[in-house]
Amino acid sequence: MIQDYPLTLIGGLFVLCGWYLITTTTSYSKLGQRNGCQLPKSYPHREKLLGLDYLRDSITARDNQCYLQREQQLHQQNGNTYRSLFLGQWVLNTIEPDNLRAILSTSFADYDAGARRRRAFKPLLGNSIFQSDGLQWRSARSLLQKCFAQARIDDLDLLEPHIQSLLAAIPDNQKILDLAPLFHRFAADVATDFLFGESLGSLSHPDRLESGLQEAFYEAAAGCEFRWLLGKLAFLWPNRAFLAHVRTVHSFIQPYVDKALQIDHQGCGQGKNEKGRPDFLSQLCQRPHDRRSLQDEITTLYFAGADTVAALLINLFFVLSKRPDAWKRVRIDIQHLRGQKPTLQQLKSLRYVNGCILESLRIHPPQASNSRIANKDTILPTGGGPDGKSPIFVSKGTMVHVATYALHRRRDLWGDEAEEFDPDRWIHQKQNWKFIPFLGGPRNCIGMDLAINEATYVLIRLAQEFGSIVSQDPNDWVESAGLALMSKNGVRVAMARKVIVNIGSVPGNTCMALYDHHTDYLQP
Ligand code: HEM
Repeated sequence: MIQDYPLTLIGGLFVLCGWYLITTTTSYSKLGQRNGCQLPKSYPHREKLLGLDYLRDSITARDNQCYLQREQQLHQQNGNTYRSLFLGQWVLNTIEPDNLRAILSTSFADYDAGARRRRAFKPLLGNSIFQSDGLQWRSARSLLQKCFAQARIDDLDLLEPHIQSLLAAIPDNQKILDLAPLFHRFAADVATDFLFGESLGSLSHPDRLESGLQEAFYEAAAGCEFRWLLGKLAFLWPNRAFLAHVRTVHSFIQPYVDKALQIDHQGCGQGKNEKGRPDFLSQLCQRPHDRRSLQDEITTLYFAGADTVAALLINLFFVLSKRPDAWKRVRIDIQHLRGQKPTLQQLKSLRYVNGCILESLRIHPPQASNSRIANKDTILPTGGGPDGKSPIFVSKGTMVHVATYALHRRRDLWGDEAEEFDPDRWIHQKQNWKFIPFLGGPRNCIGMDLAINEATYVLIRLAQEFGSIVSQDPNDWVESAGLALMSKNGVRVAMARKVIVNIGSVPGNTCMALYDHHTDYLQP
């Protein structure tokens, strides 16, 4: 009996494998054949069993800060939809707008955020909304939606005090500075004010978000991204330093968790903070929670709300500092405001300014790639067969990877100047599934309007104040590896509050005048 045991085991395994093969092939033949599905192109792996060559090349590209360019090149070489092996499993890579509509909207229920993401981000974000699927996600989403509906997304007055602190932190004329840490502080101050009803105030008190803490935020997020890249192999990565950064981030979040628990203890349910304003902490308490789950949601909200907006501002100003023509157009666009704060309606009507924001989100999307996992056998409408136009069968458990950076730079969708920063393209451009900086469908970014209002307001107010912004970085934009994509080398610039204009010669004396920044827009 005992001797028969290994044989029984091996026999059982064979039966299981056979059953798996039969069921997957059958479901393919039924669903796939009925819909005329064909296989997409395959990546020409050198190592064909596990696809380790692909993983190794991805890690090298990441280390050399060209991961996104590699994704773009892979699509250029292998088509808009191709499959590649990841640890022996096929992954579908697609940047076809029709497929994106299916994944994110029309067949939304067929896809999850998935276990790979949960594993990778768990040390930092636990089981928050970003990590969850199914019923748990639905309940977190509806709660946050309620919070956003009641919060001050459209209230530009919330932003103005932080703008004043930002302006005060920028040194006077022409000194070289890096705007990146200032944008991080600005975004952190706004996010904490908006979400938790109390601003961090780091622009006026830089010690509250000093460089060590900023580094911890960056490294904790970059570590999660790397864990995602490694998938199930993540346990091989020595993660001591990473965990230390995560602990630093959590201790920063701690006071907000304590505040939430205090609100809860005092008997929340009003959904308002001590200033009588609705905020997230008091709203969050309205869901069953413990310390750990509050920490997960608050950490996620902070990362989602602060890091991404900082990234957008950093990327935008990196480009504008190298494009004096665009800066001038921005200033002309806002000229009629005469230096006054814009209303929300005015903010939304500034065509060139809005074009700048959308262009930045297009060429440097802060969330540069994304993925979903099929939770059942399903179909994607296009990408299969030799011409890449047939539907594709997607078996349950398959990961679909979307390289947003590559999608946003497709020449056939955006024209020959797809790589260029051209805000004017948005005058006629309609937003559709070829532009997904916030994804789309039921699980799109919940903070999209806040993020766009915030970045647009910063651009307007800085353009009202500064006659010029000139890059002091001779290099091109270099990608970073964090949760949000941003210029690795920051934004080194010189900014002039007033424009120096030569007003001609007075006998014996060449006069230069400093024009007031509210009236100088039309000067050369
Ligand atoms: C430029 C700024 C931003 C960008 C580019 C951005 C982008 C995104 C993207 C692409 C997703 C989908 C992630 C996925 O499911 O795979 C997302 C989700 C999310 N974003 Fe944003 N985001 C930004 C700002 C914000 C802000 C300001 C907040 C809140 C204050 C926020 C809160 C969230 C939350 C809570 C989710 C998870 C939604 C869910 O799973 O249902 N985001 N964001």
